[in-house]
Amino acid sequence: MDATAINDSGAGRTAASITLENVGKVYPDGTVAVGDISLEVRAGELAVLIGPSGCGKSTVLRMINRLIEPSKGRILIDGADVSAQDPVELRRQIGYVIQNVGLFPHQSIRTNIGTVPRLLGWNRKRIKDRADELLELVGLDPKRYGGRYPHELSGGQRQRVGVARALAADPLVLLMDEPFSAVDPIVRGRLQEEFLRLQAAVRKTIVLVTHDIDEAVRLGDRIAVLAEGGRLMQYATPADLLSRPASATVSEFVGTDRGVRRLAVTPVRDAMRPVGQIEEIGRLPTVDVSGTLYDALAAMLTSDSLNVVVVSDGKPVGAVSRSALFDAPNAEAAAPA
Ligand SMILES: Nc1ncnc2c1ncn2[C@@H]1O[C@H](COP(=O)(O)OP(=O)(O)OP(=O)(O)O)[C@@H](O)[C@H]1O
Repeated sequence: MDATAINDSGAGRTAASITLENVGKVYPDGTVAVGDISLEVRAGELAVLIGPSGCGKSTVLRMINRLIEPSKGRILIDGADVSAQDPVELRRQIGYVIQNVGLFPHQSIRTNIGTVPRLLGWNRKRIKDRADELLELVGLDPKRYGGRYPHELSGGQRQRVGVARALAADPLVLLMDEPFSAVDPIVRGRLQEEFLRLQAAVRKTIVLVTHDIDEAVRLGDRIAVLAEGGRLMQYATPADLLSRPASATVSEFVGTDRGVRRLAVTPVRDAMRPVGQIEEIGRLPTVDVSGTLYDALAAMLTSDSLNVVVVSDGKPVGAVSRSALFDAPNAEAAAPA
């Protein structure tokens, strides 16, 4: 096995695929934390691990960066088996964000962000420039916050610094263990929103652990639902998971209001019909073609309208009726997998 494969394949790339092949973990006391999981996270995708407490989510995450060694199976990053990599070297190439961030309390924000670049031997100017660039990227003014200490920041700001630190050496992979759960719901929503924008810009391969199905649906390109004993119940896109739960267990887990959640992940274009069939187009509310059925429903409800016009660059490209909103999920549910 080529122990430098991640380095080599990483040249000029921003993300790497992650493959789990029949991965399992039994702790020394006999606890089966992870049964037998196989799944692939494509380069640049965000996969969410979700499931009840103790179902093995963190164990899966920590096997990827070798904080925990699997009892069986293989984990590959861009095709290279992580067990052939030096663990310390490997972890420098994998960003890791945990719930309470774990910033070093006696180091400034800039120094915290520079942790891995320092280990990699970058010079001081390059580290400072990178830290400032990342602070900007996560929405914190470097002049104002760079010299502060962690206790001088709010919980949400510390969380942003945690993300900045994980991105500092431009890793191909980012592992996030309940990164937004330590902040209140309003801040969490804002952080999730910012994080989606950040991910659109950096396009890392991310594995994120959460308890929160709304967070999973909002952030995930794919969601892996785990059950006790680390069994993989389903691995699917949010839309598929909500419209075609693979079992009663998954269905129960994703919740009864999944119909509404499903609107939030279905593109408006899926329910669109030609605009010609609608009269008095100018008086109808509009929704951008990049929006979801949830956006369309919100526009209808606030203007008390049964139709909404879909626009692209301000020009009408189609229309959606209120009944079509609820037909679309059914139509997809009936479609072959
Ligand atoms: N070092 C250990 N020795 C024995 N059992 C362990 C060890 N670490 C974790 N476990 C057990 O393995 C199982 C999976 O733990 P893990 O932390 O991966 O779950 P989780 O899904 O991340 O849980 P939570 O959502 O509560 O954080 C649990 O039953 C846990 O008690």
